[in-house]
Amino acid sequence: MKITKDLYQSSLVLLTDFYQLTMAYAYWKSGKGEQEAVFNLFFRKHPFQGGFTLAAGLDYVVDFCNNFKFEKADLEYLEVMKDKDGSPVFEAAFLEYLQTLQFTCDIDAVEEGTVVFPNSPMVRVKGPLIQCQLLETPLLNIINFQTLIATKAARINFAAQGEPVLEFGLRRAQGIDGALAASRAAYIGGCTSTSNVMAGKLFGIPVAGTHAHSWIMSFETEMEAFEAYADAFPDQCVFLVDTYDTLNGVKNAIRVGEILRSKGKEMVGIRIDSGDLAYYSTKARQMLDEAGFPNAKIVASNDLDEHIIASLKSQDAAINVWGVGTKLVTAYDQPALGAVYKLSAIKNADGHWEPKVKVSQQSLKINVPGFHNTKRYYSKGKAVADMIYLEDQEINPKGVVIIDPVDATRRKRLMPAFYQEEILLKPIFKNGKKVYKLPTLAEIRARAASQLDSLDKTHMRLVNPHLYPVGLEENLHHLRMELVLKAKKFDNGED
Ligand SMILES: Nc1ncnc2c1ncn2[C@@H]1O[C@H](COP(=O)(O)OP(=O)(O)OP(=O)(O)O)[C@@H](O)[C@H]1O
Ligand SMILES: O=P(O)(O)OC[C@H]1O[C@H](OP(=O)(O)OP(=O)(O)O)[C@H](O)[C@@H]1O
Ligand SMILES: O=C(O)c1cccnc1
Repeated sequence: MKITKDLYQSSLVLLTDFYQLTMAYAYWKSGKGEQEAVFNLFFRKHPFQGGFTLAAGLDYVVDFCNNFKFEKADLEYLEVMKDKDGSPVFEAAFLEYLQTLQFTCDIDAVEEGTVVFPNSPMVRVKGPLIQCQLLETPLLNIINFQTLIATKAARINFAAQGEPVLEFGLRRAQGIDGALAASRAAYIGGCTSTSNVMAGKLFGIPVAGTHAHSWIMSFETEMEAFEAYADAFPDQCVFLVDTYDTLNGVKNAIRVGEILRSKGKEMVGIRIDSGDLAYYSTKARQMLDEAGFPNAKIVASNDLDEHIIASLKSQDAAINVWGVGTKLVTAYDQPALGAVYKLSAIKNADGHWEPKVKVSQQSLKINVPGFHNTKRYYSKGKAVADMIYLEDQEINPKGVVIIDPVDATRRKRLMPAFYQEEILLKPIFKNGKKVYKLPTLAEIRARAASQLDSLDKTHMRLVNPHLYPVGLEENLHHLRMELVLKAKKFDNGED
């Protein structure tokens, strides 16, 4: 079995929840399969109790849709599926329908590397009900994970204050695909390199690393190990100094650094992987400086995350490079993003679009109805607010009111004419054909950096971030309220 990104370039239509297929069958049987609908993918709460989320995964979604096809082997598998009574789950005519099924949806999505906020659509799918439904699970699978890891990486990089963060996660990632997708997302979120060589090959991410304790332990002495490493990689020496005694390890690194220098080479630095990283890095810095190695870098690793990095910064730790694995690629403190995919409009038999809401006791869970998009307003390059609006709604440049989707008493008046605006959902597929030029990973990473730069730092702080204003345009707010009240009255039997 192929385990590379190639996997995504063959059909993955069966990578879905069984109920999507049973619904598809029931839609088909009831004659609703081709009825047009609009679905939106969005999340309700930032991960990590943070104030921002960084979108990632669209490239995979495009691959998935480009290859949306039921192959012979897929149909053969579905053909032999039996229900409890031993009869086929799907009738033959449905499987014939699936065989001829062509992807015809329109997809609009926020570009990878875009900063996104709760309730705002990240992906909008318009198309026949069956196709929209079959996209739900794979889209959520892809976007939820990569967005989560890109966000975690952005937080870690924010804490590192621009110093390089090397992603070391492969060995503790959630399986093979979890590792590859995490390396990709971590790079989008600002990491400078990965230790995952296959991610380097597949995505073009710079690959970097040092060496392990086993290297040191395989020699009689630490000195011999450092010298042998220096022989093999005279230009790339980062010595791991904490196998036996960290400060003695720094002394040995300095001795080998001097030998290298006598040969016209320069050691790159040292790595510390245990103990009090503030204490040892400061001591090591002093020793390296006094020995004439002020440019030698100090790499730190050992269960780091954004909070430990921020704490080490506050202790004036003399660390220049951060190696981060487990807590980054597993999103240790929040293992899932929780984005959802909800129907927001359906085309009636008379050709009219009917907006839809799913009513919930929790106002947080009531989706935004209709065919909507988001405008981001910028002032002097800084994002000031996002407005979710109905696409056919005229926006008055002289003034709009945006209303918090969860608490309608929170409102903000905006003068659109004063700002630069960006429409966040961009056309990706029209009628099943790709209309979007996929950016390179380097371009996505650059977009992420500039988007994060456009965000006020108060929204990025790790603890109790300031809430970025996102609101429904007034008319959309009223439509949503109207639909909720109508649905509730009906439920109460008052209608
Ligand atoms: N000065 C510091 N301030 C805050 N956290 C720190 C500091 N120094 C190290 N840490 C973190 O504290 C944790 C210490 O981990 P641990 O208990 O495994 O200690 P250790 O000395 O590294 O032990 P081991 O030798 O088993 O790796 C790690 O997450 C590490 O990143
Ligand atoms: O702590 P993380 O953020 O996950 O970063 C990766 C860790 O993996 C390695 O340790 P491991 O114990 O696997 O091997 P080593 O220490 O022998 O190199 C490395 O030394 C880091 O400590
Ligand atoms: O290259 C390294 O230093 C490295 C790679 C993977 C995990 N820990 C460290």
